[in-house]
Amino acid sequence: MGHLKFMQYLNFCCCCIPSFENVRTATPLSTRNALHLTGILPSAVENLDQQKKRALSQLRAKSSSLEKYIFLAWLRNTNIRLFYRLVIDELEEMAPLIYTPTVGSACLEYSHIYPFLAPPGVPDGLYLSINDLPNLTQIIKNYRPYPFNESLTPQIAVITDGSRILGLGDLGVNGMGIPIGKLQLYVAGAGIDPRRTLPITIDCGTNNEKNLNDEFYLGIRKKRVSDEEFYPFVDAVLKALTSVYPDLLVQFEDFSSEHAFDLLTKYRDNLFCFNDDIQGTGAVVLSGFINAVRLVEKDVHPTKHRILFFGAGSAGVGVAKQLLEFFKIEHGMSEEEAKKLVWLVDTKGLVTSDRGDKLASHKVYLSRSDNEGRQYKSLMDVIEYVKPTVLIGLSSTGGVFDETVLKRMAELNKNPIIFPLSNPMVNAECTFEDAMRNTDNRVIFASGTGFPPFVEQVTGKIRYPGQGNNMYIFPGLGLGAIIARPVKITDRQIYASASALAESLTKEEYDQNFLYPAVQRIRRVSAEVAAAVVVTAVDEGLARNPEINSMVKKDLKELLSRSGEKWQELIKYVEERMWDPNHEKAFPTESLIEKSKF
Ligand SMILES: NC(=O)C1=CN([C@@H]2O[C@H](COP(=O)(O)OP(=O)(O)OC[C@H]3O[C@@H](n4cnc5c(N)ncnc54)[C@H](OP(=O)(O)O)[C@@H]3O)[C@@H](O)[C@H]2O)C=CC1
Ligand SMILES: CC(=O)C(=O)O
Ligand SMILES: [Mg+2]
Repeated sequence: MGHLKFMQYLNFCCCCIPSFENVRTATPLSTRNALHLTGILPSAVENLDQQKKRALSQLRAKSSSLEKYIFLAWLRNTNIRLFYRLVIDELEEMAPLIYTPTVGSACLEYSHIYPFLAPPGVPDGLYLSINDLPNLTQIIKNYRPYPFNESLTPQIAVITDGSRILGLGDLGVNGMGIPIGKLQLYVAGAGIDPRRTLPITIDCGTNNEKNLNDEFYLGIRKKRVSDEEFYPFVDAVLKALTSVYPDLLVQFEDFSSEHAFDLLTKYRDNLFCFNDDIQGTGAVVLSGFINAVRLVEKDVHPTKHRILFFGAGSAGVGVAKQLLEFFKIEHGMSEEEAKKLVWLVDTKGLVTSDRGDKLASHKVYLSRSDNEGRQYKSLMDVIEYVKPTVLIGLSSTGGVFDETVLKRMAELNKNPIIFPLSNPMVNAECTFEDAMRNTDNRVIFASGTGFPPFVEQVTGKIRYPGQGNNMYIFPGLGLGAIIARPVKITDRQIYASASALAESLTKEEYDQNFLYPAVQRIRRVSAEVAAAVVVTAVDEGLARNPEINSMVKKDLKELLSRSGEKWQELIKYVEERMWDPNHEKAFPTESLIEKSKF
C-alpha cells in the first residue's frame, strides 16, 4: 500500500483532513479490496456488535473513570460509528463517563490528557481565541467535523467560555470537555447527526492561577479580558457563526452567571439560541418538581409549597423563575403570589432587598422584602425562618445539606423534597444515601449527577434516586427546535419541554414514584420533548419549516393536548429523523469509497 492510501485508511487525506469513516474490522472484504486495504487489517470481518463487545470489555478493564474517558475519546476519534453504538446501547454506563461526573475530572485535567491520540485533522472542537478576532469567519469555515461531509453543515453549537464549568469554577479552555460532552448527548439522546454538531470554546483568558501556571495549559495565558472586550468578542463570534451557518442553533453553556443572564437577554429575541444552565436546568427541575408535587399533594397543596434555593446563580435563579411559571400556568397564581413561594440563599445568607449589599442584578427580582428588617445568615437560620417543603441546592458546595439540615427537613415534612443539583458528584449538596438515612427514607430526591440506588435496611427494598440534570431537556429541546426551526426559542417552548418530560413517565415509572424517566429511554423521551416543542412553535406562529407547519396545523388542537393518534404519529415522525449509527445512511460507505478514489 502506498503512503497515501495508508494515510487515508488512518482517516487522513493528503492534506491531513479526515476524508472517510474508518470502521476497521467491520470493513467488508469488497471495500478492503477496493481500497487496497487487504493485509492492513486482520482477516476477521466483524459486525458492529462484535466490535462493541470487545470495546466494552476493553473499557471495563480500565481501572479509573478518567482512563475510561480517554479510551472513549480515542474511540470517538477513530471509529465514531462504534463509539455511538456503545454510548447509545449502554447509556446508563456511558453517561457518567462522557458526562458528569467524569467530564468534570476530564476538564480539570484537559490540558494533560489532550489530545486523546486523535489523528491530526480529527478535531475535538472549535477553539476561538480573542486573538482570532480578525479572522473568525475564516477559522469557522476551516473547521471540519469528523468524518467530513460538505453537505452536512452544523445544526447545533454548544458554546462556552469555560468560566464556570459545572461547579468547578473557571477552567478556561480546559472547559472544552463540556461542549463535547453535551453534544455527545445530543447524538446519543436525540439522534442529532454527529457531523452536524459543533463544540465551541471561546478563549478570553482565565483567572484560574493553577491553569496559568501549568506548563501544559492549552489556552492563552492571560487573565480574562474586561467586559469591554468580552461582549464585542462574543458578538463577533456569534455574527461570524451565523454568517457561515444561518440556521445554526446556539446553546450557551457554563458561562459565569455575571455574563450568562446578560448574554441571554441580549440574544434570546434575535438569535436562534437558548441558555442551558438557566433555561434547560429550569425546565428539567420544573419537570421533576411537577412530579414531586403530585407525590405529596395529599399532604401539601401545590400552592402551599415553600421553596428554598441554596444558590442564587444562573442555575438557582433560572430554576426559580421557571417554577414561578408552574404556579402561574397550572394554578392561576399572579406573579406576585408565586414569588412569595420562593426564597434564595447565597454566600451572604437569605437574599433580601434590605441586606445592605448591592445585589447582583439577577438576584433582585426574587429578593425578599417581607423579612421585617431581620437578616438570616446560615442555612439553618433560613430553614427555621422559611420552614421549607422543598430544598434545592445549586451552590456547588458539596455536603452542605448535612445531617442537621436533612433531619430538620424530615421533621418539618412528611416527605421533604430535596434536590441537591450541583455537579459534579463531589459538589452535590448531599448524597442519596445521606438523604435517605437522615429522613427515615422519606425523602423525595433528585440530584444533578446520578447516585447509586439505596437499599432500605429493614425491607431490603431498592430505592432509585432521580437525576435532575438538563440532559433530559436539551437534546429534545434542540431536536424539536432543529425540526421546527422557530424564529426563536420562547418561554412557552421551554415550558412545553418541561411538561412533556414530566408526562413522559411510563406507568411502571409512575407507579414506582419516579420523578424522571429511566435514562435508557432517553431517545423516546427526547422525541416526546421535541414533539412538544414543535407543536408549541407552530402554535406560536414561529416555526419556519413549511412541512412541519402544514402537518401540525391540521391537527393542532389534538396535538396541543399531547395525546391521541396524531400525537403518536408526530413522535414517530420525530423518531424517524434521528440519526442511528447502524443505518447505512449514517456514513454511506460506498459513496465514500467513490469519493476516496485516488
Ligand atoms: N443539575 C443540573 O442540570 C445543573 C446543575 N448546575 C449546577 O449548579 C451549580 C451552580 O451553577 P451556577 O448557578 O451557574 O453557579 P454560580 O457560581 O453562578 O452560583 C452559585 C451560587 O451558589 C452560591 N453559593 C456558593 N457557595 C455558597 C455557600 N457556601 N453558601 C451559600 N451560597 C453559596 C453563590 O453565592 P454568591 O452569589 O453570593 O456568590 C451563588 O449564588 C453548579 O454546581 C452547576 O454544576 C448547573 C446547571 C445545571
Ligand atoms: C449540568 C450542567 O449543565 C451544569 O452542571 O452546568
Ligand atoms: Mg452547564
